[in-house]
Amino acid sequence: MGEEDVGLFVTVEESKVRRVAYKIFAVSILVGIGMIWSYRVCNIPRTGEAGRWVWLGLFTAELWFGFYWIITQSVRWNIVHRYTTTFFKDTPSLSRNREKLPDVDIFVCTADPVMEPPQLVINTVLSLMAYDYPPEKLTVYLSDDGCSDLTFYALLEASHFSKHWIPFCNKFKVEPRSPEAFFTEMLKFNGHASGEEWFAIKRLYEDMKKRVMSATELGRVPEEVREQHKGFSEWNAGVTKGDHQTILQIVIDGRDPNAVDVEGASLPTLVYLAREKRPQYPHNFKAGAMNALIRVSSEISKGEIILNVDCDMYSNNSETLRDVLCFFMDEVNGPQISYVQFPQNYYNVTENDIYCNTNKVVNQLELAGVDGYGGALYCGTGCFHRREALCGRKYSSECRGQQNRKIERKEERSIGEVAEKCKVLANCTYERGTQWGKEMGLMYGCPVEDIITGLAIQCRGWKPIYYNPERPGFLGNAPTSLLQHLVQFKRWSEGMFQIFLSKYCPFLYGKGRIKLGLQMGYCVYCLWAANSFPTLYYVLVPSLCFLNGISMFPKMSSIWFLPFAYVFVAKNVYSLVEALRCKNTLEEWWNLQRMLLIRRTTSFVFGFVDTIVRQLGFSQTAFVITTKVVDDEASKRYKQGILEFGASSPMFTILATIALFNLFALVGGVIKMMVMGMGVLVVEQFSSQIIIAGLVVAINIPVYEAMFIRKDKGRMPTSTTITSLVFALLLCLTPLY
Ligand SMILES: O=c1ccn([C@@H]2O[C@H](COP(=O)(O)OP(=O)(O)O[C@H]3O[C@H](CO)[C@@H](O)[C@H](O)[C@H]3O)[C@@H](O)[C@H]2O)c(=O)[nH]1
Ligand SMILES: [Mn+2]
Repeated sequence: MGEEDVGLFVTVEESKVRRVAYKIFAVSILVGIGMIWSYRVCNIPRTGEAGRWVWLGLFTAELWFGFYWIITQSVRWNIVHRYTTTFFKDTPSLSRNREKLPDVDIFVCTADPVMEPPQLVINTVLSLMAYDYPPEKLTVYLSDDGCSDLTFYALLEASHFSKHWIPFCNKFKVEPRSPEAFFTEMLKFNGHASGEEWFAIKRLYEDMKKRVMSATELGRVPEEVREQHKGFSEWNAGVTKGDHQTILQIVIDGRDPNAVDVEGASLPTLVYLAREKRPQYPHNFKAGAMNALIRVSSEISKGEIILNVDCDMYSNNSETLRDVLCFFMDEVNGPQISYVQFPQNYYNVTENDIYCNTNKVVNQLELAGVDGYGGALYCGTGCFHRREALCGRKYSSECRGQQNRKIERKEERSIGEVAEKCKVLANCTYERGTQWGKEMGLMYGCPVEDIITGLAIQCRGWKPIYYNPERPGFLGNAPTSLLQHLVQFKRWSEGMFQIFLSKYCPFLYGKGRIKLGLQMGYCVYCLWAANSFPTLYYVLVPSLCFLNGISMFPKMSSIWFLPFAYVFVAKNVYSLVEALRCKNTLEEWWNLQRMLLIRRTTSFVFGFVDTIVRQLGFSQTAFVITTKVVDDEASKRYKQGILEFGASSPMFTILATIALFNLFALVGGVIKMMVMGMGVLVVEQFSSQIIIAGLVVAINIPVYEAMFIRKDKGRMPTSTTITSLVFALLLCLTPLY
């Protein structure tokens, strides 16, 4: 148990025995790494000897891996778990403290009606509107960077449907409160009594869905609908995604006595915002959208707590909001908490999670390990913020007294009037000459605006919390094709590496501001991209050497073989045990090893190179949105756990080349040995290289299938296969020095 934890939440550390055992184990690996390094130093081939440069390269890679391994230790030494009390859930204490409950603003971001279908967006919105929380204290904002009347239309539909949906949820204690998710789960389990009311609400939902979907398919809002709501007049000719005025519409004004649900209870306020965009002004992607929302909401509702979710992340637990208040309202530790981050979980992961979208070890252990050093990574979605921390305020003990104090609203004006006035806050000129994007709000110029903002907040003295409750608070949509997945990881690795190279490098910026363990914890992710080239080297060069008959590792009978074997086996066995402990299956672990290799040799390579290019000033930051739609066949393959290639991409060429080359090297090397009549002695000499090539081949079996066996649309494009074959053959001919 933690020391000073009396209050609304508790912090539980891992057992002492486990921690000590882990430290001993870690030290043993460190010794192994040290021995590997000394072997490399002591046995460098002399000038002129074959493989001297190759050897030095391998040594560099091993130096890097050793160093990176040390960095990753930080997230394993100090794992803590957080648990809340039921304070705000118990009905009596809740009703006693209702007055104290803060106003909460919820920000949902969407950016493209095609990649992020309005139907998906409104399900998220509905799940959030239906939080079990006093509606007069809740405001939901939808930021639409796509500036689409289709999304606006869908939101209007959702606002009508919410009048039925929210009372239904409250009456039957529905979970989850995204209607789509709820009805799908109901079908799966078929447990719920399907009463009359159930059918009625389902019919209403299906009708709405049909209308929204058909408008989306049509690509425009039906004329008769347009006439019914004056809001559509904003979308006159000339309005395009990248060039339009601010559109701000109060879809539901919670303070309006007429805005009630079918039972007569009041509704949460619902706001649509498409901030102004002009081609000559950079819009700063999601960070820009969030900052516009922060300003606009500060006029309209000024919630003290801000929840931020992506449009595909619905609330999976209606109690989450009251639950996290235990952190913010805790008398002792609460005032210093800037944000509470939930892990990213997904509703569409399949049985063996072929792309390893949910990394259970990261969610359950690593991020909890970061939390052990008094920090949490802000991941851009599923995160509750304290408004003032997000707005750039430094934490100081004086803050304490001023928090949790009701902010008076100017009640005499209606929200509609306020909204009209505050449109300027979302204009593109508003931020000129201000601290927005620097000291205030989310930071600009980084593809992982979330991580860098979180780091900056922490460096201002706040102590965020990582919270991973039993029932996931949010569920999102994970990429379902390999390319999407790799593009996403490219953006992340690039963004984080960029942080590392900037003045916000955790080791520099964090020095004296956050603990060393936390600086290292950030760097585990910031240095993802830096793993790319060492990994590429390791999966290519030893195999190439094998093909050329150059030995790069100690003989099996040599004493120096031991540290290599120990580090390799111990590290992998440990990661397997860890995965199993986090309820992964063996197959999931194997899939993860494949994805780690693929990410490192594709996404991270491009992330690395692009960061360097950007650093030299040749390019600008971009944000490639992950699409949330799949066609039926691809979705079937995804469900069957088949890797989806289909398109051609340089990433696939690299991946296929590595797979083919190792196969050639393995087969070629073995044949060469047989032809030359070399026996066991030589095998012993090359055992490590054979193992490396063999493992790369084994892990790439699905890639060979995609190239040579599969016939479906998701197979490797023939052109990619041919290019990769050529590259792999060329690699076989590469001379070594
Ligand atoms: O110009 C933009 C681009 C994106 N978005 C929104 O940003 C969110 C995340 O985009 P997505 O394409 O789903 O990217 P992911 O890789 O899934 O996003 C993860 O990584 C991002 C940082 O790279 C974070 O911002 C996200 O919160 C986090 O979920 C979505 O809701 C988008 O609508 C905008 O609002 N405006
Ligand atoms: Mn996403």
